[in-house]
Amino acid sequence: MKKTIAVLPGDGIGKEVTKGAVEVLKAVGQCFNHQFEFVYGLIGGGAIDQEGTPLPSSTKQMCGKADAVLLGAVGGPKWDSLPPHMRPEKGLLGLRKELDVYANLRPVSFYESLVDSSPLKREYIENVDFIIVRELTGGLYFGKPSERAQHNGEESVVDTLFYKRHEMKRIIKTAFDIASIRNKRVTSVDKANVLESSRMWREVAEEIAKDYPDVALEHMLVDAAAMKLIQNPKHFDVVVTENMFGDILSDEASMLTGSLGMLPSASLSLEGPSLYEPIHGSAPDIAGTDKANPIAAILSVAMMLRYSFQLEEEAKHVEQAVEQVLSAGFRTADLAKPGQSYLSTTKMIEEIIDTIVDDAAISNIMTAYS
Ligand SMILES: NC(=O)C1=CN([C@@H]2O[C@H](COP(=O)(O)OP(=O)(O)OC[C@H]3O[C@@H](n4cnc5c(N)ncnc54)[C@H](O)[C@@H]3O)[C@@H](O)[C@H]2O)C=CC1
Ligand SMILES: CC(C)CC(=O)C(=O)O
Ligand SMILES: [Mg+2]
Repeated sequence: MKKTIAVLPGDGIGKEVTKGAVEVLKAVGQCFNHQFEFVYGLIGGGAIDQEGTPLPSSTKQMCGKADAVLLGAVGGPKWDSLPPHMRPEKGLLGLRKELDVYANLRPVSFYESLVDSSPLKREYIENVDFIIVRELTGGLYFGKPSERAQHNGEESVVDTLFYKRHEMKRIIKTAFDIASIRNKRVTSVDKANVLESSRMWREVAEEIAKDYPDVALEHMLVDAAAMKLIQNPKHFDVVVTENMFGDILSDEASMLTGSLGMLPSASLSLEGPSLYEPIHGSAPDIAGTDKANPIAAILSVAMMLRYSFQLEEEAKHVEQAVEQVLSAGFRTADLAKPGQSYLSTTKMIEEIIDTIVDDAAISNIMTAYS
């Protein structure tokens, strides 16, 4: 199989973890005889520095033509005081819109070997397994107006939460489709006691639910959902929600696994290339120290193999290699307990790749003799 992957490392630790994710894809390509070709582009702060814009048109074109897009993260203090349209984050939001990747899937899984890395007790997190389906191309992050103005002589500001009905329908339908092949429960998270947009969201969810008689739908207010994620995370199977609510809840949920550096994501569109990225940001506090956890980026590559290339066996291979390395006791700094030794980003990437290569060799031998 031959595939072209557009790689946008971005800023800060985005560069460090993306390097690992690309190396993993190269190893998978070699072990399983696939041709992955990589083309590189600028986005975010680096693009502002070199091209004067956070999303150069060359990047958009390159991504549009690729079979899948891999992104690290954007942003950093260097660009924080730029005007809104010039911020690195605008580049990422613009790319998501350009590719129309409305369905952001953020799976939250339990790792037995990381039980001590989570701030929560074992009985709360054991066997947690749910997925957040976050609307990614509408809502509060895209509504207009979004600006400051003078109102009766006083500085004022507005952000707009805007959705068309079809945008709600398609993301909620995606959640139901996913629930149909999981545990058949959808939790739709909103703020319907206050927001009109949430009341429409509920209406749409009820409508879609009629087409899925074997999937149970519940509604939950976002503040209660934030609490329930800690009190009883096992309650959840598929969580579907608006862009900003999903952004916030998924960072919270990452702590159930032990670290923000553990959660991957896939952003899918109805057609065209999908976008794969860890859920974390550019982590300026640790950028350049070789301390970042590359696992979220590497697991994002597993999602790419599964969803964009239909390479389920290869995807599982990568996921199993991550589990094996963690079970063997290897940790990055974010996962280590106080006083426990840990690996650098570079060494963690090496461990995972060695495991992928060794496991593939064993499975090839077994196939040859079976
Ligand atoms: N998808 C993206 O490109 C995102 C970009 N950002 C941007 O990133 C910049 C920093 O934002 P923050 O609020 O600090 O969020 P962040 O996600 O970059 O970091 C939050 C905390 O988690 C830690 N962390 C994050 N990823 C980690 C990893 N892989 N391994 C170990 N520790 C990790 C960081 O060191 C930091 O202490 C901002 O400019 C923000 O806009 C934030 C979130 C997502
Ligand atoms: C630019 C931000 C919306 C990125 C972010 O925090 C995310 O997608 O999780
Ligand atoms: Mg976020």
